[in-house]
Amino acid sequence: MLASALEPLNVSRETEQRLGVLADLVQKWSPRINLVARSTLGEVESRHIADSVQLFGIAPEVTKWVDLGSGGGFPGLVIAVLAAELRPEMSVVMVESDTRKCVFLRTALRELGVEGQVMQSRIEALSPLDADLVSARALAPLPKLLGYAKRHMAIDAMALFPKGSNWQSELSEARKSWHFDLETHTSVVDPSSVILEVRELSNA
Ligand SMILES: C[S@@+](CC[C@H](N)C(=O)[O-])C[C@H]1O[C@@H](n2cnc3c(N)ncnc32)[C@H](O)[C@@H]1O
Repeated sequence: MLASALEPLNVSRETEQRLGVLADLVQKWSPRINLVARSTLGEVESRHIADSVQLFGIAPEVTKWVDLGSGGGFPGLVIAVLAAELRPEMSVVMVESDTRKCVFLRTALRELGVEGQVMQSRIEALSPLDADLVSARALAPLPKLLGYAKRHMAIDAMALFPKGSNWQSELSEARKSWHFDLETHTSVVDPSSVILEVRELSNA
């Protein structure tokens, strides 16, 4: 699964190895600080990393990528690893409120040898970050997520949200309070899941 997600990006052996190191780090730290569900610990590469890689494949070239609620680094750390090779000029910012997860994110950046900024804060308490692209995975239902994202999106920015099989009901709910243009991408990890690409976001 990871190999097929990476294939269109044509990354180097070094980048593949870094993603392997990331998987090892998540597996090592997760039992102590709960980075991914215990039931998915054996699927860090095939599920969590592959899911994150596909966001990079969808994204246009941007200057500033902000990942909200990064947790164990999905997608933020994966984006930072890919950007180190493919878009070294792009800045990657991860916002996370949990202290131990922020320690993990900073440690992982250092051990992976890639650039990235970790901001320990609640999303709604931070001054607007003016991102060109906002991502968030497994953070909140879409109506709430759009509020989080809107705060940090620059004019003309876009957002990418991986969503599970109940995405259509979240979408109907979100349409009651938000206007936006939407493109959906079927997930390579799970055909019932999607990545929502949101543009032109405004309050209804
Ligand atoms: C379910 S985890 C998902 C983590 C990661 N994105 C993933 O897909 O594995 C949600 C993360 O968002 C963080 N979080 C939740 N609400 C937040 C908020 N308002 N501000 C900052 N971080 C938040 C939590 O601490 C947690 O690490």
